[in-house]
Amino acid sequence: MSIVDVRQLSKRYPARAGHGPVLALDGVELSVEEGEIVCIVGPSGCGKTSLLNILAGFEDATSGAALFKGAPIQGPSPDRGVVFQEAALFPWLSARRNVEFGLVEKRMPKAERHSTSLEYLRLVGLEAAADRLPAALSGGMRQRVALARSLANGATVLLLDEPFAALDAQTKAQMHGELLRIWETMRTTMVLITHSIDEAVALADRVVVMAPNPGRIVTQFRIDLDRPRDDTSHPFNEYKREIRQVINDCTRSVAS
Ligand SMILES: Nc1ncnc2c1ncn2[C@@H]1O[C@H](COP(=O)(O)OP(=O)(O)OP(=O)(O)O)[C@@H](O)[C@H]1O
Repeated sequence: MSIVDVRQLSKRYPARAGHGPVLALDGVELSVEEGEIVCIVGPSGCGKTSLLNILAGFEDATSGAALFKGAPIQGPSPDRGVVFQEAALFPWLSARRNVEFGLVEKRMPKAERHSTSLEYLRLVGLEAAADRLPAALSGGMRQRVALARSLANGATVLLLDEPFAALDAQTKAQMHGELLRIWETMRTTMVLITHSIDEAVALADRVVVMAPNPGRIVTQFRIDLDRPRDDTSHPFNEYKREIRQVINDCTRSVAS
């Protein structure tokens, strides 16, 4: 069953100083199944962030529909947790209090809040760091706190905007393992934007390729590989090659 549905979605930004209007999304159609990991790739400016922002409820579409569980998305909701490239944590609050923040707003009783935040910090392997401030955590640990916070707040879909782009290669690989471990436990639906074809093939059930001018979906690849995936294997590299080819073709046609 699909949990996110995008129907004939378009987004037009009005002209700004020195720029004409931009058709950032044009007739985008996408359904995401419950429990599916969908990675969105494509060259800069193809509308990836615009699409994610509409799913997050941060921006409105110009036309078409974005549905969550069949209902129009009308603003942000804890059901749809968003994780950015830099974990947007409150620097003055400990990891645990960051995770608890939304639970305080929901008026969850203190003892339950405490056990819920620890449960999710345990899920991301950070129980021992619960009392540390964000400044005392590594970039990867901060991203894990951000994931724990979204999940503790009841996210049934995670919208991840280049969540690992700022991390070094080794931490990034660790985070891929971590994300898949969380997914195996929770089966949370994920829509993840990335510039990395490697990352997309490592994580996704389905890779959606977008192209710019106007922003649109050009093709999709179902990644039919068991997990954990071996990034040195022939089929893994075949997927990478095919996806890169599509992206190169659209970049060339835009340039010409
Ligand atoms: N607020 C805005 N006002 C005007 N134009 C915008 C705005 N936000 C995005 N755009 C334009 O819309 C198009 C799509 O942008 P978007 O950020 O969604 O693409 P992207 O694929 O996420 O790019 P990148 O990979 O560089 O982050 C681009 O041409 C961009 O300049």
